[in-house]
Amino acid sequence: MTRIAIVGVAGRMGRTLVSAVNQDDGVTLAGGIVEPGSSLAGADIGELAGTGKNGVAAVDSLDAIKDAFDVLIDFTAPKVTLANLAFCAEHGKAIVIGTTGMNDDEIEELDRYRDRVPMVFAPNMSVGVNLTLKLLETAAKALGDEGYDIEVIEAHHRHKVDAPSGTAIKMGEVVADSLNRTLKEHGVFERVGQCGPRTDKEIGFATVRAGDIVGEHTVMFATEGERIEITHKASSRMTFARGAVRAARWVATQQAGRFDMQDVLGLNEA
Ligand SMILES: NC(=O)C1=CN([C@@H]2O[C@H](COP(=O)(O)OP(=O)(O)OC[C@H]3O[C@@H](n4cnc5c(N)ncnc54)[C@H](OP(=O)(O)O)[C@@H]3O)[C@@H](O)[C@H]2O)C=CC1
Ligand SMILES: O=C(O)C1=N[C@H](C(=O)O)C[C@H](O)C1
Repeated sequence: MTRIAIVGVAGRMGRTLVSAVNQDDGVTLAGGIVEPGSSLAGADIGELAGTGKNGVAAVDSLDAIKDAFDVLIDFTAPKVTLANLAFCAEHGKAIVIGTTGMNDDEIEELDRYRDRVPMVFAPNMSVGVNLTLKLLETAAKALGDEGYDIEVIEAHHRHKVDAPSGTAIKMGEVVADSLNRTLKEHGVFERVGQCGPRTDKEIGFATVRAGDIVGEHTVMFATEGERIEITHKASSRMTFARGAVRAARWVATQQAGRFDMQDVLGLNEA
């Protein structure tokens, strides 16, 4: 039985993760961590998540539960995640990271732990998005050099703090890699004013933030006379949470290394 602790347990994903852990017979909920000094420390995490009292009290430091868990699931913010990764390296824990919005330096720092920590790091834990990444590879290889313009459009709830979403960037990277392009050279993240016509090879990004949208991503391949759109729409955070719990079970059996959801789902072998 894999013992899981959830950091950011009072957040949107944290609360959904409590439900997902409760519904999975292969894992047990060993702890939940809230921000240091939070008034929620001591609260029952089942009650916090709205799933009913479960007798596990939220703590405000990982140290307080360091012997109680095997895998940490972290959906928080870049700096918080990197501090937790250092903790996992020091204490021999595995980690599942869903946090998005890391800059290049932060990703480099995360990568330095690959030899010391078994980690799954993925901007989207849903099965559907990870299958979509495969479809995008096929579409990009078939269309990208045949005069089709490629645009990535994403929509999320009004509370989201990073843009474009981690998933949109990943989709752009998959398309770019398939066409021997890079987002550094070909990604266009803003168009405003007299910005001129699009260039052939650019990969454009557009962002919507509104209401309670859980997460929607479309990659458009458009040319004279036709347009193909590959779309994924999440209607519940449970799809991400179930994927994260599946990743936790999987990573608990791995040696140190940096893995993604394609590894967890066996899609890299396909
Ligand atoms: N990979 C995937 O499949 C998915 C990734 N995400 C990503 O997950 C992240 C979180 O999203 P979401 O749940 O919506 O955000 P929320 O803001 O709802 O949750 C983040 C939580 O982390 C808490 N937190 C902040 N600092 C600490 C700390 N030092 N220790 C413990 N807890 C802390 C926050 O507490 P407080 O509010 O008190 O600051 C908050 O409760 C984002 O980066 C998002 O993009 C989201 C969905 C799916
Ligand atoms: O913040 C969110 O909510 C989500 N973030 C992830 C991202 O940035 O791609 C995944 C999902 O779309 C929800």
